[in-house]
Amino acid sequence: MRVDSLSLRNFKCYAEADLGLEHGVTVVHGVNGSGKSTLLEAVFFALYGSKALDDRTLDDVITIGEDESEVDLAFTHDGTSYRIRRELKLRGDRATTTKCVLETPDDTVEGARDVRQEVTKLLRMDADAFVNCAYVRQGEVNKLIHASPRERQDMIDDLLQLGALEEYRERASEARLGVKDVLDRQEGALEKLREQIETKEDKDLPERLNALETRRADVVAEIDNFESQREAARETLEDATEVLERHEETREEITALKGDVEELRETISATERERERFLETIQDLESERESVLEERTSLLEDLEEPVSLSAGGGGYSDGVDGSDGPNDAESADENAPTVDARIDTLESRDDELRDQLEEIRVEITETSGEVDRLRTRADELESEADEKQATIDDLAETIEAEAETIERREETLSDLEDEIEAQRNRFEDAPIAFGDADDHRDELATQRDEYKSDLATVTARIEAVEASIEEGEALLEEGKCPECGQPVEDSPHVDVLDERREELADLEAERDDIEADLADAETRLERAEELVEVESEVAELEGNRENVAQLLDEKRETIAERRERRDELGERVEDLRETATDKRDEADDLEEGLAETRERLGDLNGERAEIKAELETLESVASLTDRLEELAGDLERARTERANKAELNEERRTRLSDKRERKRALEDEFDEGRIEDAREKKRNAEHYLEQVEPKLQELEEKREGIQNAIGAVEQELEDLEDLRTDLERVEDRVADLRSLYDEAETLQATYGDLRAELRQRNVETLERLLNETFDLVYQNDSYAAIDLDGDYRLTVYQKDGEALEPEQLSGGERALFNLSLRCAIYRLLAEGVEGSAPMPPLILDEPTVFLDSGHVTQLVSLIESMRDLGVEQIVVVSHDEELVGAADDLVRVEKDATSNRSRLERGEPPEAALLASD
Ligand SMILES: Nc1ncnc2c1ncn2[C@@H]1O[C@H](COP(=O)(O)OP(=O)(O)OP(=O)(O)O)[C@@H](O)[C@H]1O
Ligand SMILES: [Zn+2]
Repeated sequence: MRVDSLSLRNFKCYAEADLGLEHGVTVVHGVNGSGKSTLLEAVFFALYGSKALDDRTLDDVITIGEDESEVDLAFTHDGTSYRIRRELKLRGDRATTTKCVLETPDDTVEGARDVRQEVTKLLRMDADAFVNCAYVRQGEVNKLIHASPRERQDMIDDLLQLGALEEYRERASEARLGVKDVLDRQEGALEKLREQIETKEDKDLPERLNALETRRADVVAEIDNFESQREAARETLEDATEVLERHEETREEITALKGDVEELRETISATERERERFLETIQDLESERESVLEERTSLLEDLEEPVSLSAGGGGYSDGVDGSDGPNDAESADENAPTVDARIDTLESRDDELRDQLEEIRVEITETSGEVDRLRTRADELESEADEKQATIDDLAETIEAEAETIERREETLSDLEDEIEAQRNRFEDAPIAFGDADDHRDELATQRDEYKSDLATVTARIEAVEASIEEGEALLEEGKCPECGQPVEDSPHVDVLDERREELADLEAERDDIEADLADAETRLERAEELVEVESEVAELEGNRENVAQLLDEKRETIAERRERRDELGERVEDLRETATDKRDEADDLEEGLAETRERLGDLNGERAEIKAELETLESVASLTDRLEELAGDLERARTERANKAELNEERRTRLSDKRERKRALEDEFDEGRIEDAREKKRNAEHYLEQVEPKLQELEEKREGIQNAIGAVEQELEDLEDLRTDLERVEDRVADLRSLYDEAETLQATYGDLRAELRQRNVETLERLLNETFDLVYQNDSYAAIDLDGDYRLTVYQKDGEALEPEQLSGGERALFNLSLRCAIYRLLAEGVEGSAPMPPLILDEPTVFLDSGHVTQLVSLIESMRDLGVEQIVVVSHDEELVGAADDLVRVEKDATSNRSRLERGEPPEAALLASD
């Protein structure tokens, strides 16, 4: 097998790296800490996953600060290409494998476990075997030698596939011991069973059973005997008891008969006494009937109307002793009504009278109610008439007062007419007619205003002309023209002053005229104002007159209405008084009728009182008649009762004589001798029964004891049988177990022998190969040979025959020795234990640490010889120049100081270049 390429991403110090590997020897070199070992570890990890990490964990693999990592390894094995890819992811602070795939030309294996199993199968090595054989890790160069013989045995056995045999041998041994354990226990059980059987056989069980059965038969016979005797005693007892009981019964009956006789005699005499009392009662009842009859006869005599005692009354006419004959005196009138019929007649008459009385009473109540109503109505009518009369009187007063008011108003009206006339007369000498005063006054006022304005105009003109005259005069005095102010000489304007004086005089005249007209207009205006006032006064007066006239009309109307109303009320008063009188008359008439009605009421009450008295008498008669009937019944009953009692006594007397006879017969039959004999027999039987009972119980217990003993012996016999069956079973089992034990022992021995044999064969080859290899790498005269015994104990022999433990070799020697051993194993594997084994690349991490330069040379030759032996690929991490020089291929590892990430470089190392130039 060889690695073709390795790709890393975020694997420890590698951010990204791709490494292709060739056949032959590849040396990886670089300074400390640059990431060389990490490359080898990555190959190991790619193959075996977490098993390659020893006690580190997956998260150690992921580059610090990253959260996922990837390894991709391609390799060729037996001419076939394989590829393993693993991806890790950090989740929280734990990393897990998220992808693990092994691709083979015709299959894809997935999952860390399955991939590892597949790799182990392909390489025929698990992770442990890989580091023991193919991968010499840094510092583990002496691993095989430093291991204890036992560990070494295991390691090498595993490598040579002998481990499984040892495992099988151990399993066989375990099985053998397990079987032995069970066998021991079963043999113990067997021993115990034999002892138990022997103990039981010593007891003579069947003989004991026979003796017990004989004893049981004896006891049972005895019990039967006693039981039949007990039965006989019981019968005797029963017979005697019966005789005695019978005797007792006869005596009791005689006693009972005595009692009965006594009782009957007493009953008979008591009944005779009762009959005596009945006779007395009968006599009392007859005397009462006598007196009741007498009383009824006297009542019937008091009645005015005669009555007959009905047929039912005949009840009292019979008599047992014939002393009472029928009494016809009371029922002489055959046609008279019976008492009950008479009572009915009287009662129905009384009902009639009561109804009539009720009617009369209602009539009286109604009539006196009507009288009261009529009188009340008359009172009401009269008081209404009085009220109306008072209203009439009030109205008369009001009418009088209103008539006076009307008179006063009429006077006022004529005064107003006079005044209006006087005012209108003032227009007689006026320039205008009544009604035009307002217009006239307005006209005059306008005229006056015109005069006033004319006057103002003229006055203004006068003032202007006067001023110009004054100015002109002043100019003239200075000698200037009064008109234009030029010098006066020859001025055409000198005359103008005079013209102006003339004009002033005209204006003044005109003003005087206007002033006269204005004065006249003022006078006329004053008069016109007066007339306007008169007109308005007349209007006011006429208004007053109208109001008064209207009021007057209203008053007159009102007074007429009142008078009408007064007259109406007068008539109404008269009507009311008349009606009241009528009502009172009617009431008086009704009252007269009432007196008569009351008289009739008295008559009817009288008649009812008579009826009541007669009814009372008749009812007494009836109740006496009833009493007579009752008495007759009582008499009948008492007589019957007395007769019955006589009959009863007759019967009792018969019974009495019967009982006396029976008693005598029983007394005759009494026999004392027989009784005494029975008593004797009874005592004897009782005595026997008393004694036989405990005896029987004792025998019963004895029989039970024997029975139990028989049961126990039988049980023991059964147990013995069971034990014998058990013994047979256990004996069979022990025999089986013994043969099983022998088989396991044989198997164990076989595996041990097989392993020893195989190991011996391997050891011989291994010893030869080791000697060859060691000779090759360590041609030293002082060592003659290496001895490897069956337990892989190594002994080195010096030329002088002295034996050395490998630990006693020098450090470098030990390293070479160890590498030789590994190479020897490698060759053994290559040559094949069971056919050709795969040859993984030999991977060495810093193998030269303990070696001096001479020995490095030997290592180089060892490596070369391995290559010659057919190891396809050797990868060595080293900074040893000699090794570098021996490399077919160089990989340089460098670490970037700033990013702290490793980088790979191929080609000649500077050192090699330097060496070359040397
Ligand atoms: N998970 C990780 N992430 C980043 N860097 C890591 C991680 N694990 C280890 N390293 C670093 O990787 C570097 C390389 O270590 P490695 O053992 O491969 O060096 P080396 O070249 O073999 O050195 P030496 O010559 O001393 O044996 C170390 O400096 C280490 O700190
Ligand atoms: Zn002039």
